[in-house]
Amino acid sequence: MPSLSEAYRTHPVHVQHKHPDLNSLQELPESYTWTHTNLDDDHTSNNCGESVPVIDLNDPNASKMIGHACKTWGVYQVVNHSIPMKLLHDIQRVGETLFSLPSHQKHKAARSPDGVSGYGLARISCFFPKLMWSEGFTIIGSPLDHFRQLWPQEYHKYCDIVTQYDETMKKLARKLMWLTLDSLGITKEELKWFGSKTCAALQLNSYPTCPDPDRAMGLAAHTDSTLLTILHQNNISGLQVHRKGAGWVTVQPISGGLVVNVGDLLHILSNGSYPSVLHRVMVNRVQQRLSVAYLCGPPPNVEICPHPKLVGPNQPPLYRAVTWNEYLGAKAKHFNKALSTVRLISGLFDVNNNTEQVG
Ligand SMILES: O=C(O)CCC(=O)C(=O)O
Ligand SMILES: [Fe+2]
Repeated sequence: MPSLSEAYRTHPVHVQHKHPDLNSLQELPESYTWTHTNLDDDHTSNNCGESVPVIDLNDPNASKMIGHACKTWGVYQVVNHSIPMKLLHDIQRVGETLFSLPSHQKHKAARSPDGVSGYGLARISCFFPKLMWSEGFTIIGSPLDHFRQLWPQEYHKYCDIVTQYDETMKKLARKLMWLTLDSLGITKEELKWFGSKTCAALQLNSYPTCPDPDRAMGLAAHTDSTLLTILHQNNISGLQVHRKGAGWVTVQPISGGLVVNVGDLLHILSNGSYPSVLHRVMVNRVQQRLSVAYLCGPPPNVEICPHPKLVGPNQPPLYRAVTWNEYLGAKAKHFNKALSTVRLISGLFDVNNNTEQVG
């Protein structure tokens, strides 16, 4: 069975790796002036007071609330998730320290052209004519080799934090996944592979202060190719999710809160009833924003399909079975149209956050 890194390596995307040191620029270079689409400019939002649901994991109704949030938003924030605040601070500190290293040092840990782990621009950059105002560091498996390049003396300290974060997030991802499945009426016995193993990547993101934020884009609108993504953001806002009728809604950081996104594979597993959320990141002039995304998926070769319990005479399966490995290939080729490439029945679903309607 291929590992997650092999699965990514099989489907390379060609991202320009050399880019200027964003912290040193006084003006927005032409290569960063974002070309806005109709979707980017959907400003229906912000005054209608809608906000992403916040769910207390200690609430006895957590599963129901998660189900409702997944169905109506494809995203929620979770509190009382039992991840220690210290660990959240520690991982944030790893990001702060890493991204504040001199450019030449960070490039020592750059992603290789066909690799996915390491420092570089967002993988989705290759789908856009302009660059995004952000830098990232992806970790799959051990970050040891890269961290040794970055911090020849202290790499152990940073590796330990990543390992601890990874293990702790794995438990939370499992808990959230069970609650989500429960909300769909699926029991542990009915999704055997999930009990055994999941695969994950860790993505550190930095959005430096920007001299002309209105004309720049931190991270372009996308959905995640995961089952679930659990995101820790520092206290600087910038993440927005798209909701039909409301447009772009900012996910306000709450202390200790974690953002949970429905990814494309959960969208498929739920037969379209839990839509993967379209999201993006805006930048600002004043404060650097940092985020740490735990990208959780199935083992790369397990087939994901609409769960049989969610399929019946009146509910045909909307998607064919697909492995994460194969889906990453579709994403690398078709980006935001990847879901429609595995769709069986044409419908009114679009990437802008609707539940499915068969048409
Ligand atoms: O920085 C954020 O808030 C979002 C990051 C994200 O969407 C991703 O890494 O896939
Ligand atoms: Fe994302």
